[in-house]
Amino acid sequence: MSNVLCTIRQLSITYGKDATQPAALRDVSLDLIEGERLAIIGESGSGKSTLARAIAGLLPEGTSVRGKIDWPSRSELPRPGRDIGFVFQDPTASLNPVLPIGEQIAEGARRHLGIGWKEAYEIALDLLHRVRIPHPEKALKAYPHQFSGGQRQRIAIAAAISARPSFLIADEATSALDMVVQAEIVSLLDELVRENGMTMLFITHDLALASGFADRVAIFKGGHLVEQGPIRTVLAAPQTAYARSLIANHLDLSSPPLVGRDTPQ
Ligand SMILES: Nc1ncnc2c1ncn2[C@@H]1O[C@H](COP(=O)(O)OP(=O)(O)OP(=O)(O)O)[C@@H](O)[C@H]1O
Repeated sequence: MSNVLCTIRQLSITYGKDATQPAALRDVSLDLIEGERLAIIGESGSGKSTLARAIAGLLPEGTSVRGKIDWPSRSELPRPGRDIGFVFQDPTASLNPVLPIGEQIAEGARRHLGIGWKEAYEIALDLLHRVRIPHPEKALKAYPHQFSGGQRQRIAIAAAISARPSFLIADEATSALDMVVQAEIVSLLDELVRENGMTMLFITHDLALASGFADRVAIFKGGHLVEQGPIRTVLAAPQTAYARSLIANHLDLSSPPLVGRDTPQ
């Protein structure tokens, strides 16, 4: 687990051309390691989604970008949708309300894997099983509104990985869900990422949620990367006052993480 997937160096990002606009990210340097689960933690507006958009090449036109993002093991930039899958906070925004969910999941596989609809629907069916949607055969033909919020997020996850991306970005993917469903979705993501050997960027404001799941953590504040390291090291011995306060305020270290780890150290 030591190949570097992506190197980010001195990355500064300002939206729009207005030089007086505060930077959304300032001088961020960070490596993403192949196969790892990296949690990006920070309060609202700290630059987490901006980092994800920059990595995925999805910043809006006119954004000023300084610094470098390199993919050392790739000959071309990863393609969003094909090489990078996304799961967002609100599954209703990523699912089309008037298309059956089977078609929506199959479409990613068909378009990006160069296969026909029949094979793509087989992938969709398999994914509906894997994300544990009840009666998957029937569910293929159902519409998003026929599912619960947690189920819709499972369907959005299936759609995000149907083209078999090697890198998955989950941006506040569980924030809109209640705690029990949050833990289920995190556990599902954990399972899928392990099974598919994906690298994952897990963006959240919830350190407790990330603590049982991520390998490493990067903590952002006001566009700065204030601390990064293996999650256990950061939790046990935070180096900055900000990380210490986050841990003190948001994480009761005496309680077990929401998702169990199989390899206690
Ligand atoms: N498209 C945009 N145009 C202008 N400013 C933006 C845009 N997107 C984000 N910003 C600004 O950039 C800063 C960082 O925003 P960003 O969405 O990256 O933070 P975040 O940590 O992901 O926040 P949240 O947890 O609320 O999603 C904020 O000040 C935000 O207002």
